[in-house]
Amino acid sequence: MLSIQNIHKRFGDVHALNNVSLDLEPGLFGLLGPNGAGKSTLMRTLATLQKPDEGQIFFDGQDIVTHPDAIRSQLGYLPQDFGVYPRMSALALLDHIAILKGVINKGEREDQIMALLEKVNLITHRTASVATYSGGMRQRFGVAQALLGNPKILIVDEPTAGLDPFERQRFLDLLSEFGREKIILLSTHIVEDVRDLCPDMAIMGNGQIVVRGAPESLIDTIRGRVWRKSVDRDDLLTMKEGYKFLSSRHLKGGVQASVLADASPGTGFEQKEETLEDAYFAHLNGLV
Ligand SMILES: Nc1ncnc2c1ncn2[C@@H]1O[C@H](COP(=O)(O)OP(=O)(O)OP(=O)(O)O)[C@@H](O)[C@H]1O
Repeated sequence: MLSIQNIHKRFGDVHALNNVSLDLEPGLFGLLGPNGAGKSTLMRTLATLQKPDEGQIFFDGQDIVTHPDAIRSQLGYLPQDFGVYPRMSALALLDHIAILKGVINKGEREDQIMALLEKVNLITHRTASVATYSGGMRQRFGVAQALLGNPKILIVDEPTAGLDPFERQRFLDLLSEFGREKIILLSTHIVEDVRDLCPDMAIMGNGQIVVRGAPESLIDTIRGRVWRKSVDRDDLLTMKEGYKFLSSRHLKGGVQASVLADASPGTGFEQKEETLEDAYFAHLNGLV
């Protein structure tokens, strides 16, 4: 349904998107990558806010680079920095956005807005100014505005950053509810968000898709090969140089380092259960 083919985007010397190709079907798709990987650039390009320098994007067979209108009416976008709100009530703001999205009929608009406010659990706060909402409420409002007009594609860029665990879960539940019928592209650097929610995912680094697959299949690529050891802080550099280093975690004054190896890498190492986070570092650092 959404086919991204060999797209490139450069900002001066920065190759923000370097030959990115992805085919997406309805369902939740997780895009995982560190800061600067190119996730937001990809999202903005899909949202037709900027054009790629090269490459094509097709939605239902139509080229959206040359015909952005083909996707705009089918697209809901919650950008990373959806943070400036006028002092308007949620109701008034949604009404305004719905008109901009072409939901002209007043009755239809009211029905959609009330149904969405119900879904995102803001119905009792609908007359309050959105500027007074908490972070979690704002993100849920963001989903409601993105879903106005019933788009077939929903793009959400790092939506859970800054949310407390309860609000984060509530937000993710909301996304998974819509994932059955829409293409939902969720960009994040929070590994658990993808692991818990997305049947399909990709890891992005340096403007490229490093690997794509189901979370479980990515974990399979490192199964039985993750080892950990408690080390002194000072030994960390040696670990990083001498092993296929995955990550380190500070624990009660010490450091626990994880490495990738086919067999025990030496004394003091114990095998640990592999996680999506381990797979993420293994692929991102070119260890598999
Ligand atoms: N408008 C721009 N002008 C110049 N450089 C840009 C612009 N937009 C993005 N970049 C650069 O492109 C690269 C990719 O940035 P992008 O924001 O897409 O990464 P990201 O994966 O979304 O990271 P983050 O999680 O920090 O948002 C970075 O090096 C960034 O500095």
